[in-house]
Amino acid sequence: MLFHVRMDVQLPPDLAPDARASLLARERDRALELQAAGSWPELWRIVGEYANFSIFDVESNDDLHEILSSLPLFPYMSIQVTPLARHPSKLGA
Ligand SMILES: O=C(O)CC1=CCC(=O)O1
Repeated sequence: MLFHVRMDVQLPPDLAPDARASLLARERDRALELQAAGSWPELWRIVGEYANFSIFDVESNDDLHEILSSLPLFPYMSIQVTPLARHPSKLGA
């Protein structure tokens, strides 16, 4: 199942620099792990925003929720999920 996900990051302004660096490093490691596993095939920065558009390829809604809530940045993100279906006019569909 494919999902389009928008993540908007809002870090606490008073987060200590060390804690911020550690949090972002853990988020990056988890993102790389999920990309390598094929669960997170697309990750794009939204120009001019601390936000991304992502595509997740997972087995179920529950799997997506588990993945998203496992992200170290999860407590600091607003997340919007849109389930995707194949479009009949897509070349090769
Ligand atoms: O920077 C972001 O948009 C949040 C994020 C997702 C994966 C990652 O490494 O950072």
